[in-house]
Amino acid sequence: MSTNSKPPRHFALIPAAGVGARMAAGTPKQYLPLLGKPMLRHTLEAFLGSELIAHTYVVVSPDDGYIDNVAGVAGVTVLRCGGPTRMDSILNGLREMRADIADEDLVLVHDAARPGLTPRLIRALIEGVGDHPAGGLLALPVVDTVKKIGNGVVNTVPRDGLWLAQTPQMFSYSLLLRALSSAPDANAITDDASAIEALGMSPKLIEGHPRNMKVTLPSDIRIAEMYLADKE
Ligand SMILES: Nc1ccn([C@@H]2O[C@H](COP(=O)(O)OP(=O)(O)OP(=O)(O)O)[C@@H](O)[C@H]2O)c(=O)n1
Ligand SMILES: C[C@](O)(CO)[C@H](O)COP(=O)(O)O
Repeated sequence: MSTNSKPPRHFALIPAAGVGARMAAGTPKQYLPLLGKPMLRHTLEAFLGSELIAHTYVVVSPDDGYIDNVAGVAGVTVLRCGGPTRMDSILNGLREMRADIADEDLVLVHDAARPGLTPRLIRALIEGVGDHPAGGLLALPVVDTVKKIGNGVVNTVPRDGLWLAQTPQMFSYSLLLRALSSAPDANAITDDASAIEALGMSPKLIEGHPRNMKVTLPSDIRIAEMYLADKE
């Protein structure tokens, strides 16, 4: 809840300081071309195309040699404070944003590696979460049968109520900073919502879309391009 008469603003924070080890492309995957345009550029354009987003911050590694050819546009600030893990990069970015953002403003953390995001999905998250104090995230319900692996199948995991987390994951600036700063082992958590849950809070799940997939493996490239060619 805003502490003043103005409604909270919405900011995007894009962690883009990974190396893309699973992609094994030689170039950090966020800079690989999709339909002739760097992956990160597609991601940035989703936020630049949303009138709900006040400003976008992108976190890159201090020695990133690619970003200047991708992000030099109004509405985007590059933060060269990437860390050894995704969580470190996000926490470093939040600390760099401190001077520009109010505690009650909302931060949408979104993977650079999810280029299929659209302004419609951004609006769905913002409107779906509303002023829920624990924030929320885009996600998709599991539609396949889930197996736990050991030496072969250990058991079938009941899939009712199982969802696959996507991003953006949206929380108030103060809550997200507190949650990540106090996470017992920030590097053991793989998404921001986990840190909020560790505080005993329950973020909302808002249905996303398969096009908002995370580009992780080489086989993901063509699928991502198919979705990008299919403008919503
Ligand atoms: N130290 C890190 C690690 C990851 N990321 C970002 O977090 C997002 C999701 O991470 P992931 O898909 O795992 O990317 P990578 O870590 O680059 O991939 P890999 O695990 O295969 O190396 C990506 O946009 C990535 O750039 C980051 O900002 N800082
Ligand atoms: C944050 C995330 O995209 C939610 O599914 C996912 O946890 C990122 O995992 P990664 O191993 O850092 O790609």
